Amino acid sequence: MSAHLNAALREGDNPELTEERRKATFDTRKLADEFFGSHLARRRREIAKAIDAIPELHDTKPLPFMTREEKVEEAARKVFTLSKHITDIVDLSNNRETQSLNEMVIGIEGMPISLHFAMFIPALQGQADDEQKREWLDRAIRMEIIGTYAQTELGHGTNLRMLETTATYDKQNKEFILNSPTLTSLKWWPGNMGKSCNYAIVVANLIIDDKLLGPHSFMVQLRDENSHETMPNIQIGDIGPKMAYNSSDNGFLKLSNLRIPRRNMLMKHAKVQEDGTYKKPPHEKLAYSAMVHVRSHMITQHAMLLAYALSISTRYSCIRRQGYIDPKKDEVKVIEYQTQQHRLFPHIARAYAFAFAGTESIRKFEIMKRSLEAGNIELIADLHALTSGLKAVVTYLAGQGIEQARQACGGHGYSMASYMGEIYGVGIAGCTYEGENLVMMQQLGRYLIKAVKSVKEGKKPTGYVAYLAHAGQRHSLIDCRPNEGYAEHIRAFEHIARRQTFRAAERLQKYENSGLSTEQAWNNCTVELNRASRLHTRLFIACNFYERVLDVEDMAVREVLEDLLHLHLNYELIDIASYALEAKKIRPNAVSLVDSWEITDREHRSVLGRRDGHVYENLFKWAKSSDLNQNDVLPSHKKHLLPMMLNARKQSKL
Ligand SMILES: CCCCCCCC/C=C\CCCCCCCCCC(=O)SCCNC(=O)CCNC(=O)[C@H](O)C(C)(C)COP(=O)(O)OP(=O)(O)OC[C@H]1O[C@@H](n2cnc3c(N)ncnc32)[C@H](O)[C@@H]1OP(=O)(O)O
Ligand SMILES: Cc1cc2nc3c(=O)[nH]c(=O)nc-3n(C[C@H](O)[C@H](O)[C@H](O)COP(=O)(O)OP(=O)(O)OC[C@H]3O[C@@H](n4cnc5c(N)ncnc54)[C@H](O)[C@@H]3O)c2cc1C
Repeated sequence: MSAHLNAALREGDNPELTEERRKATFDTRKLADEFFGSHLARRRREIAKAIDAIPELHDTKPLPFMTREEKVEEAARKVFTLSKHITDIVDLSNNRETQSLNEMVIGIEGMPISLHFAMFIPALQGQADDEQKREWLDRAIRMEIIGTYAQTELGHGTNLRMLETTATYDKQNKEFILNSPTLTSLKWWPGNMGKSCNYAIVVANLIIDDKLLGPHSFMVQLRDENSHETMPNIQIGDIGPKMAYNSSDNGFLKLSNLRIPRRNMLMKHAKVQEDGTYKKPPHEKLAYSAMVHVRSHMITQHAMLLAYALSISTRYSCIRRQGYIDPKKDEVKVIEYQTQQHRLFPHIARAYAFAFAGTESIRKFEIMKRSLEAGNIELIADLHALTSGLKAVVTYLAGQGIEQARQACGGHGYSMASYMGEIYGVGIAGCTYEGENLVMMQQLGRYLIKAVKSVKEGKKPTGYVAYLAHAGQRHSLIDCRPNEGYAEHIRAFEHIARRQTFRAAERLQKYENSGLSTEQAWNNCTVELNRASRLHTRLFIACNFYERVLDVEDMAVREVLEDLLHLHLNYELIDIASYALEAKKIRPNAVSLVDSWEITDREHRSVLGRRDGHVYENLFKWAKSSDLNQNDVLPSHKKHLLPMMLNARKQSKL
C-alpha cells in the first residue's frame, strides 16, 4: 500500500512508528470500518473531533495521579459538562455510540451514571409496563433522576433464588414493605449506589400471603430529589476502594420496613393486582432481562479493552529497542523477537474475533427483543445460552491477553504510565460481574446437554448446536490436506467440541444411573461440562470470524483479516501453534492492525501507547508531574521517617 493512504501517518511522529506504518498492506480506515461497523467507525471519528473542541471534557491530569475522591469528582464534573453537549454529540438511543463517548471522555474507571445507562434504563425498558415507562423511563433518559440496579447482596449474588431482601405485599394499604432482614441481606456492590444515585431498581423476593414468589424488581427512591439526602428507612453508602473502577461509587443499601406503592413493582410481565392476586410472567426468567442485556454488550466492550492493551504494547514494541538478533547490527525493536510476536499476535487476532462475536451477540439481542415485543418467548433460551458462554470466555481470554500485553512492555508496563494496570483491573472485573464465569458456563452446559439429548432422540438441533448432530465427519487436522482451507479447520474444531460435549453428557448419565441425585451428578461433572461450554463458545467465535471474513469486500482488508483468521484458527486449535509462518505474515502489518482500532491518545490514557511513539520524553514528563515530586521532602517523611531516623541517630550517639 502506498504510504499516503495510511490514515495514521503524521508529520513529526517517531520515525520508528512511521517506518511500521509505511509497511501496511491495507487502509487502516477500511479495516476500522470492519472492526466497528462502518457507521460506528465514522461516528467515533466525529465524536473524537467534537470532544477535541470542548476543553472542559479533557482530563485535568492523568487519572492515576488522582486520589479516589478526585477521580469521583472528575467523573462527576465531566458527566455534568457532557449533559450540556451530549445530544449534540451522540444519538443517546445508540448504546455503542454513547459507550464510545463515555470511553473517550470519562474513560474506563467508572462514572456516576454507568449503571443508569447499562442497567437501570434497560431494566425499565424490559420490565416496566407502559404506564410505568411514562412515569420513570422518560425522566431517566433525560437524566432528571439517576438510577442503578441493586440485586447482589453481601451474602448472595450468584444464587438469585436465595436473595434475602423481601418485598411483602400489604393488601390493606396496597403497598409493598421492603426489608433487609439480616446483615447478609444488605445490597452490596451496585454501581453508583453509594453516593450518586437517587433511585434504584431493587431485586427482592416477593411475598404475598406468606407465599414466597421469587425475585422481582421494584422501583425504590433512595434519596430526596432536591436535597439528595437519604430517604427515611434507608441506610446507604460506598463500599470502599476496589482493585480498579475507583471512579465508581459501588454501594451498600439497608432497607428497614420501607413502604412503596403497589405500582412500584415493575409489571410488564409479572403482575400483582390490588387484591394481591399474582399473575405469573410468560417466561420465568424475564425478570433477568437487564442482565442478558449487559452480557450481550460486554463482548464488544471486552474486545475494546483487549484492543486498548494490544495497541499500547504493539506500538511500544516498535519503539523499544533491546538486544540483538545479529550481534553485528544495531539493537532491534523488541517486536522482532519471535517470542514477542507469539505473545501479541494471537491476541490481536482474538480482539478482532471477539469484536465480531460481540457485534453478533448485540444483533441477536435486538432480534430477541423485537420477537419478545411480538409475544414470542422462543429465542430467550438460545440468547441466554449464547451470552452466558460468550461473556465467560471473552472476559477470561481478554484478561489473559491484557496481561500478556502488559508483560510485553517489560518494566514500563508495570508503571501506571502504561495504564495497563487499570485496563487489566477493569477487564477482569467482567469475569465476576453479570454472573461469575464458571457459573455462567454451567448455564450454557445445561443447554448443550439438552441438545445432546435431542440428538440421541434422533432429532436435528438447529442454530449454533446443529454441529452436534454431524457425527462421523473427518475430524483431525492430521487428516487435512494442505490448503484445504478454513472450512476444514472449522470441522476439526466442531469435532473436538462435539466429542467433549458428548463425553460430559455420557458422564452425567453415568452418575445419574448410579443413583446419585440430579444435582449431585451435575456437580460431579461440572469440570467436563464447563470444558464443553468453553469449546462450544470458542467454536462459535471462530465460525463467526470465518463467516465475517467471507463478507469483506475490500481485497486488501480481506487478505489481512484472512491472515488473522488463519492464525486464530491454528492458535485456538493447537493451543501453542502460532507458527512462524503466520507470525511472519502478520509482522509487517502489526502496527497498522492496531492503528485500525483508531483509539485516540485521549481515549488510551497511556504514555507507552502514544500514537506518535514519543514515549521516553513523555515518560520523563509523567514522572516529573507526580504529586510526590511537588515537594523535595514529603511532609509525611518529615512527620514519620525523619524523626525516626533522627531518633535512631540520637540513640546511637548516647
Ligand atoms: C453521559 C455519558 C453517557 C455514557 C453512557 C455510558 C454507558 C455505560 C455503559 C456501560 C458501562 C458498563 C458498566 C458495567 C458495570 C458492571 C455492571 C455489573 C452489574 C451486575 O453485576 S448486576 C448483578 C448480576 N448478577 C448476576 O449475573 C447473577 C448471576 N446469577 C444468575 O443469573 C442466576 O442466578 C443463574 C442464571 C445462575 C441461575 O438462575 P436460577 O433462577 O437459579 O435458574 P436455574 O435453576 O439455574 O435455571 C432454570 C432455567 O432458567 C434458565 N435461565 C436462567 N437464567 C436465564 C436468563 N437470564 N434468561 C433465560 N433463561 C434463563 C436456565 O437456563 C434454566 O433453563 P432450563 O431449565 O435448563 O431450560
Ligand atoms: C465491579 C463490579 C460491579 C458490580 N456491579 C453490580 C451492580 O451494579 N449490581 C449488582 O447487583 N451487583 C453488582 N456486582 C456484583 C456481581 O454481580 C456479583 O459479585 C457476581 O454476580 C458474582 O456473585 P458472587 O459475588 O455472589 O460470587 P460467588 O457466587 O460467591 O462466587 C464465589 C465462587 O463460588 C463459585 N460458585 C458459586 N456458585 C456456584 C455454583 N452454583 N456452582 C459452582 N460454583 C459456584 C464461583 O464460581 C466462585 O468461584 C458487581 C460486582 C463487581 C465486581
